[in-house]
Amino acid sequence: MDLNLIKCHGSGNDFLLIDEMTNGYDFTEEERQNLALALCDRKSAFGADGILFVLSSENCDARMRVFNADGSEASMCGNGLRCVGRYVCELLDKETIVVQTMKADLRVCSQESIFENIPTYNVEISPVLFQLDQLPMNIDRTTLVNESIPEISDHLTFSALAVPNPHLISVVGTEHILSNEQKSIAETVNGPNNLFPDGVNVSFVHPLEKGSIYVRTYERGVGFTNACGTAMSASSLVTCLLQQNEFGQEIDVYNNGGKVRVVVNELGEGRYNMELIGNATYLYQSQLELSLSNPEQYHEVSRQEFTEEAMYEHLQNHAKSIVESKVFMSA
Ligand SMILES: N[C@@H](CCC[C@H](N)C(=O)O)C(=O)O
Repeated sequence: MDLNLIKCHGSGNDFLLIDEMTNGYDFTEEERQNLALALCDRKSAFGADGILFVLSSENCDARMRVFNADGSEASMCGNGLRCVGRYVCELLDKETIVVQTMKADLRVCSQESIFENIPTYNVEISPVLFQLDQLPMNIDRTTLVNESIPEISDHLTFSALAVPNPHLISVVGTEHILSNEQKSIAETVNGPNNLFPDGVNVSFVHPLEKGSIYVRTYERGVGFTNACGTAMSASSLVTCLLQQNEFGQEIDVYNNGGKVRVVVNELGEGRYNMELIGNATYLYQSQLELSLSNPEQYHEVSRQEFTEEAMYEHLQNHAKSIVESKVFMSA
């Protein structure tokens, strides 16, 4: 078959976007999983953190399904939703759309550029669930906010929440960002273990100043990525709960691929949602020939590069200088 895809990224969290809706594809679950394993492999000509499948939806403008590089399916992807949001907004010639995801229908709207002419989208991150059985996390309590977990660290504290994909977050000093601790904790809770039977995304967060944080995430099903949108949203919420940032105010979230903004909204009665605002950048579009029974043997027929990455590099350089001076050099 012929397969069309777009390589895109949100904060350097990179994806292959495959539109099943317009191209008339109708993959089986196994085919989606095998496409993720074959095409996300960094040793292949593509390589990505995941595949974003765009499907039609009965009640929304489109439906997004997200497959991690290891072939597992995730319930949500914040950076990916900005890319899918841009794709569907441009396809339907709309400024605001609603995208069906595994557990919620989420609003996406085009927004004023975050930095010098960069296509920018604001996506809703919701629902936010603190009940540990929603991650799931097996521990003898119902919620966990800034508490220790002696099984994985004798000195760090953690918060656990689902947005609705699962996140384990620790607010740390710069010395922890550069140590091997995050990798070792993330590998423990993403290997065979009793605490997180389905694995969990693990983020270390370092507050820079009021209204500004740095987040590094080891993603379930992928490993360290440049950025994780749901993790940056969940981390922003945790810093508001810890009174390091303010609800309702924009928080600059720096990451290894650039920067986004997050607004954490208090909805009352302990309920929250977040607005994740950042780039949706296209790198190239490609056409391949492959057999779905053997997708790793693909042949790339054509590739057209977009030119917008050059503009994104300005934001990336700005973010890099902040991260290097405030995180890496002060460690
Ligand atoms: N990169 C994503 C999250 C992708 C899914 C995650 N690895 C999971 O398994 O939950 C984001 O931007 O949110």
